[in-house]
Amino acid sequence: LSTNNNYEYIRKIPLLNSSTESLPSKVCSYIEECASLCCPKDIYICDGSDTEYEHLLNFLEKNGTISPLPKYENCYDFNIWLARTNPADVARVEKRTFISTECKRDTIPIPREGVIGELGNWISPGDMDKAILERFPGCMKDRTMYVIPFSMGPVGSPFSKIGIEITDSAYVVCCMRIMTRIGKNILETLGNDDFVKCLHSVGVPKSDSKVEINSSWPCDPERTIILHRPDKNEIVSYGSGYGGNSLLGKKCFALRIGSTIAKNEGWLAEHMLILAITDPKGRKRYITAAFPSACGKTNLAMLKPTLPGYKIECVGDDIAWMRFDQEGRLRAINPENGFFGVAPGTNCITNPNAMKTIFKNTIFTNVAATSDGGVFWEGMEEEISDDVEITDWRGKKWTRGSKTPAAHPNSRFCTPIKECPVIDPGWEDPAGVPIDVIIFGGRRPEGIPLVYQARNWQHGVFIGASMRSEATAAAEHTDKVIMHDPFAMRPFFGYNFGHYLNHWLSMTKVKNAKLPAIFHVNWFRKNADGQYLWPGFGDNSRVLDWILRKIDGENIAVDSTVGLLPKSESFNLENLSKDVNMEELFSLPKSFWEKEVRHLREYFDMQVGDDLPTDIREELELLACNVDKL
Ligand SMILES: O=C(O)CSc1cccnc1C(=O)O
Ligand SMILES: [Mn+2]
Repeated sequence: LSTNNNYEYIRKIPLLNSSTESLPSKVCSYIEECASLCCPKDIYICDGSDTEYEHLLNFLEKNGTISPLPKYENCYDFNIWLARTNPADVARVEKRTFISTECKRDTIPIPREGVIGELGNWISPGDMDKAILERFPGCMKDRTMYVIPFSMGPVGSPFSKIGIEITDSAYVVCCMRIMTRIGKNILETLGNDDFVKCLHSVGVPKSDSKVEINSSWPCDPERTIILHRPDKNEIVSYGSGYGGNSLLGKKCFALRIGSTIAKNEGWLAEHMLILAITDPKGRKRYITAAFPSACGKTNLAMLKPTLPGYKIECVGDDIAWMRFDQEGRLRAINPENGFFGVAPGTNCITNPNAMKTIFKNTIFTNVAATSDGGVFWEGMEEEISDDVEITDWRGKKWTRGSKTPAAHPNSRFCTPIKECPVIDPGWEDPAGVPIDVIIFGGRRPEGIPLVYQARNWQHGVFIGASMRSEATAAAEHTDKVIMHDPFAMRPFFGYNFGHYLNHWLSMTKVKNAKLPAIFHVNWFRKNADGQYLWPGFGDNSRVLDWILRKIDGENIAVDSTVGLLPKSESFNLENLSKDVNMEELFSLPKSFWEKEVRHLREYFDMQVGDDLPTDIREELELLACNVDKL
């Protein structure tokens, strides 16, 4: 991107609501670079005001991108909207997501000869520039260029980082207002400091594009590309208007660029929920948990415990930025300001608090609509009357029992965190909240016990590195293959996974570090008949109860092949909603674990190779040795 500081483009193009004099010079230069490349008809600097939001929603409604949902009282006052995308633009596109570094190995470990790398995609700086110049010149012709100053994290917190997203999508502005902190005050906080540069365009399809054009959701799926340049703190995204591809504060900034900043500055940017749990004695602790996409982070973050005397409050459901403070306590913030949660499967049983959160100030995307002016998705069958008619996410009439889903499996609600009835009072504490426990988990139907604890930090890092889970709809996958998803970060690493592991291992060297205890959970184990062995949902509070009692020193665990397992009878199963075969739930079948060790050894050898830290190799060999003794 050229730097043209006499702002000839900004002077030529109407700056609708600002002036170059009122903007920090680095912001002006960035706008100039982007305007000279994209050639918009005008430029609008977002201020985050309610008036602005109303104008943008009005614009989106007029061009058919969103429609109101009158079933919910005062839908206009409460700003509840339904957006439908082009069916070709419905999820993150991992194959088109790249990290650019001079040296390829800074981005990804070199996979073994002939093996397709699964730990991210590298692109050379030259090819990144070429990809930009093939797509962006003039792409914003006849469109407004929106400039979104935003903060990831509470404005002014020492944890927080500022970005500027430039986009031609009013939908992105509306969602970024919900998901991040946006507005002119961010520019005052920024001053003349550096910021993360985020350029986005929904693109303009070529004349020979095969994709059906939908004027209310412009996109260019055939040429979509999401590019990151960590050494310049730059993100460039083209062709998709949806979710993690376009709301650049989320996955692109808070995880991919965020993880590289965190490595350089000595902290951790992770794909984790943050929750507060208060036990019956009134002691409050904070827990983070990394589960792969669509594996229940939002459900756990807002859990309604079935165990009496417990309370769970939400700090965040998807991203945690964590650093050790002067006293050696690991403190975390949720850098986001909203939830962008999976709608299907959310109902008053699975997540009652989510259902109390999402019907105010929310933009739903690709859920189904009902004839009484509401929304519907798979899992809501008991929550709508039988006589309402349903229109599916594509805008077609949908009949109950249809083979195709009414709502897209990756359909989302986008809602301000402040709407959550169980939001933790400390969720915006600029110093972050103190973390006592880190949990890794996944969707594993076989062989993995309900919960076990790592013997120490290094063993915990190995457990995180070994995470596998059934694939979900969050990114193009549909079959139930068990995928490796280390730290639930596989699609979001900003740099070489082997270096990431070393960075985690290096936390033991932090002065006075009070390292949190690390656990692994699996709510999804099934018996031979395919039934879930554990009721899950509110009863997962029993697992958290065991974890807290364990870190409080109760003698309720016994070492095992995989780590510290609960002693029998140490779980609180009082009034459990169903009979549970605890023996099967915690069994460690030798054949399964021999296979698991083989998968891990193959994965580490083929995908990580020489970049695998020795400590992790040693943990794998210790596990293999223990499995042999089963
Ligand atoms: O970004 C999308 O299109 C869906 S993916 C997503 C959205 C919110 C939170 N997490 C994820 C994810 O894939 O982890
Ligand atoms: Mn996520």
